[in-house]
Amino acid sequence: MHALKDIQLIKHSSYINGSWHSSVKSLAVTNPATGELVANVSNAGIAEVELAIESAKDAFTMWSKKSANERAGLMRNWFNLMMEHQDDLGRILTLEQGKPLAEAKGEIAYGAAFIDWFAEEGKRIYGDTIPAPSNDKRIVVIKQPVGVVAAITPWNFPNAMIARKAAAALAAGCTFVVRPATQTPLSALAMAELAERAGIPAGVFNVVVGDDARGMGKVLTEHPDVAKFTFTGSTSVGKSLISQCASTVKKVSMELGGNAPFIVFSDADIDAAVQGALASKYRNAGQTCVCTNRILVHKDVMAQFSEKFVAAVSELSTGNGLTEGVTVGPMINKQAVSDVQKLVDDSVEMGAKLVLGGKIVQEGSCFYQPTILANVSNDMPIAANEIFGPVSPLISFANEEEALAIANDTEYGLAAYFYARDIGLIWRIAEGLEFGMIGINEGIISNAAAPFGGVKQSGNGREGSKYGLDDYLEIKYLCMGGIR
Ligand SMILES: NC(=O)C1=CN([C@@H]2O[C@H](COP(=O)(O)OP(=O)(O)OC[C@H]3O[C@@H](n4cnc5c(N)ncnc54)[C@H](OP(=O)(O)O)[C@@H]3O)[C@@H](O)[C@H]2O)C=CC1
Ligand SMILES: O=C(O)[C@H](O)CS(=O)(=O)O
Repeated sequence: MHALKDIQLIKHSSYINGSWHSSVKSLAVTNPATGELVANVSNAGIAEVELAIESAKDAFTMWSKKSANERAGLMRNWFNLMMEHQDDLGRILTLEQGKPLAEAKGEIAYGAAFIDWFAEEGKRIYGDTIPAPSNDKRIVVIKQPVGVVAAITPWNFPNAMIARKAAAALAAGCTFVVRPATQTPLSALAMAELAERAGIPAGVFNVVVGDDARGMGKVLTEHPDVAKFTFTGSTSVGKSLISQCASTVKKVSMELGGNAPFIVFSDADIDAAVQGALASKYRNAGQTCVCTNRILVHKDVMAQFSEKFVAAVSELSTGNGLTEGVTVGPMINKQAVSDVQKLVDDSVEMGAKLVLGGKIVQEGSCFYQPTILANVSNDMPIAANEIFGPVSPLISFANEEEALAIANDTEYGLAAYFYARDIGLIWRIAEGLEFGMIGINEGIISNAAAPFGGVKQSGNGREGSKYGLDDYLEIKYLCMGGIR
């Protein structure tokens, strides 16, 4: 920790109503690269969640009555502080989550970009006037903030997944309570420290840290004072949270699992496709919901693509994310490593061919070798499941109909990618893929200006872009009568 310029960014307790709340119990935050203790943090629970919701409710009138300009000014302060402290925030993130420092700093900039984007977007929450059916009436439509927003976020992007939600919520005039993943609370608490320094008033942005995910989640999804619930995480957990929200008919948005196909057509730029697959697959050690999960290659270019892709993956350097030059960090924990190992072993059993890697780097660690499997079929576990690890399954196809059929043969529909140059093929495939986001000759597609989200069992709603505000607003229809 001594490497931090501003040690005050390391906070050890939940941030509720503008104060730091210590609890008797504590939870240990450990570094997945070394297993070493990073920090002990107060282990809050249901009582703190209820207090945070009450605080957010109390702050809502004040916050929602501020002008969009006033809210934007405070959010701008927050953005500036996040960028000013990008190095420290990146280092904290790498220590608790493991991704290489360069990626972690990139995540800080990515998260801050949402604060920057929505600070401005909040000024453009327009309504409508609608010609009335009779001349004694006037119809006006206004948009108003939904109220208190509750969020549960994952460990794989412990800064950006919070920023992507909180920025839209605050810009809309909502107040916000987030319960971050147990394994990565420090990034969320550092965001709260900077929100306080930015002048964001007490009760507007609250972070409650605790390992009772189920109990805390029950309050966040069922409390009558929470107007909207937003979640990023696995589809299985998302489903149970959606059902918990039903009891109070909350607005819900879900960013869930994925199984992204990466399709290389015979007319693709193979070198570009190799670089795109490398970036999309091995970012965050493959632990992102939009990571390439299956690589479909036209049979005529499979040999050429495989040779170049194996060479590129062989160049990846696995190690501690704080070490200069490391490009693939550890996985989040040992369970994640064994889950991936099982997918690899079971698929090899079914006929997949191990071309590169395929095992843990060092017994007892969280490091898994960048891996490539060939001769994979879509029914094998490595293709049918979301891998969430640094493994590339290669699947061959003969024509565009077969490519689409394989790509769409999944309950997920978050991101898909393909490389091709024929404009007719590009449009047919882009329109035929059943996914919410499509990278065309591009492997990295996430940014604050674009609507992030999926279809099928990858979730609902969109985050980022002008569309990202809608989930935090209610439409109100005003009908004015008696006007002659
Ligand atoms: N769509 C997306 O953007 C993302 C999707 N994912 C998906 O999540 C999976 C891996 O991430 P992982 O963190 O394990 O996902 P989980 O869904 O297990 O966890 C996500 C968050 O939900 C919390 N949580 C878990 N169970 C419950 C529950 N019953 N009630 C309330 N909260 C709960 C977790 O808390 P705790 O940490 O304490 O367990 C964590 O904060 C992958 O399948 C991946 O697809 C992950 C990240 C992003
Ligand atoms: O949760 C995730 O995996 C992120 O949403 C991926 S991204 O937004 O950083 O692409």
